[in-house]
Amino acid sequence: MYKVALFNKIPKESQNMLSENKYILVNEQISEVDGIVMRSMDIHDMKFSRQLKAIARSGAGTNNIPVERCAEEGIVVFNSPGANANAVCELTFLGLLISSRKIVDSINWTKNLKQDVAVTVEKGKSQFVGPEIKGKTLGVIGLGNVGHLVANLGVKLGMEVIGYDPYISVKNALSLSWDVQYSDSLDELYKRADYITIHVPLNDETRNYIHKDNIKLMKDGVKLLNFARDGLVNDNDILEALESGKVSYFVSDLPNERLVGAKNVVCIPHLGGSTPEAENNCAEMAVSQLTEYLEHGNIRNSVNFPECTMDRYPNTKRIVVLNKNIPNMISTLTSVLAKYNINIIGMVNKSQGNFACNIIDVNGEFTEEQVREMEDFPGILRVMLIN
Ligand SMILES: NC(=O)c1ccc[n+]([C@@H]2O[C@H](COP(=O)([O-])OP(=O)(O)OC[C@H]3O[C@@H](n4cnc5c(N)ncnc54)[C@H](O)[C@@H]3O)[C@@H](O)[C@H]2O)c1
Ligand SMILES: O=C(O)CC[C@@H](O)C(=O)O
Repeated sequence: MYKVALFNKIPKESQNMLSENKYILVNEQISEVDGIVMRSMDIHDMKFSRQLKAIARSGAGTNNIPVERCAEEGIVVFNSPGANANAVCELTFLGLLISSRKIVDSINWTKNLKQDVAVTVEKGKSQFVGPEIKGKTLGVIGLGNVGHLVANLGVKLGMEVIGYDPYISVKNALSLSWDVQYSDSLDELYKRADYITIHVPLNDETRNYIHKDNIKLMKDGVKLLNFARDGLVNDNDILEALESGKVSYFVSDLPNERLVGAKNVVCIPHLGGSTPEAENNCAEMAVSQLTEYLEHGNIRNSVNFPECTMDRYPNTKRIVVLNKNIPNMISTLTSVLAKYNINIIGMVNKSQGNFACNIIDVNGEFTEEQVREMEDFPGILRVMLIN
């Protein structure tokens, strides 16, 4: 039996994928669990037990998880790339229209009308006039699963779209409309865009991505959207730019104390991925990746270990080894197997950055004691035996 902890709200349909005869589900418990399925809860300060083998993030961003520490502890972290991208794309366009047509202010104004509503509406509506988005220029920073959909939809809605992403994947580049102007100059994007939307992960490279120096380059009255992460846009600098009118509107799906209630800021309570479709897609993907790893050792969509899968050879035991990407690891593994006269039937080794994974199908009696012996070698992070 595997014990899996659920953090945050995970849809029942996905919980049901964890069959009762193989899985025990517990809520927000960290001790002695084999896996965790979670969403946005911050677990940086948590201590993990040696039993924890994998964390599956139902969603895209993993900045709430200590991904590097997990790798060092032999814990595979998965995410659900693309599974909520359409939901975020749709809400981003709502944000775009909100920023253009003063929708939120106008709704709030209308809510307070008590009498002569039709007359007052016609008299007062001119204060909420705002431009159409057709024909305007949209700058999209980050052309990943969300960003490339946003760029393509902008084109469909008649916008000129400039996209910037120095690390764009081949898959997303191929899915990008020919009409999206791909730029390798952020400055050009800042100078030309009437609307700028950011869709990059939060990490040490991207923190404070938008700050006073690049805001200076933007058009006067530019509208800015953040449906990615708090921390990408420098709070002080954006609030100053809103005050001066340099930025006319800021729509954020990631509110914080500084932004809530600030002038010309519209905050949405992190609803980008909050549709039943996206929640189900993400949780289904997270759960199936977790079970595939715990039961078969296959790694798909991990953010700290390489993609590593192998079809199971019949009548074998499977050994899964996570190790540092350093010399002599394979010879170490095979020497332990040779010592116990274990025959390798199939093997795959993949590395990425500082970490690597091996899947080895063997015949012969490989035991938990021998697993521990393998695990004791420097550089070996975890060994899992799957019968
Ligand atoms: N509001 C929400 O509910 C919600 C939902 C999904 C994702 N997100 C956030 O949005 C981010 C993007 O989501 P996604 O699904 O498109 O992720 P993704 O990983 O598919 O795409 C991220 C893109 O950013 C690019 N990138 C990385 N560093 C960059 C840089 N310095 N400059 C420009 N581009 C850079 C990458 O090459 C990649 O193409 C996630 O990391 C997550 O934090 C928020
Ligand atoms: O879990 C959520 O509700 C939001 C997820 C979203 O921020 C993501 O990074 O995919």
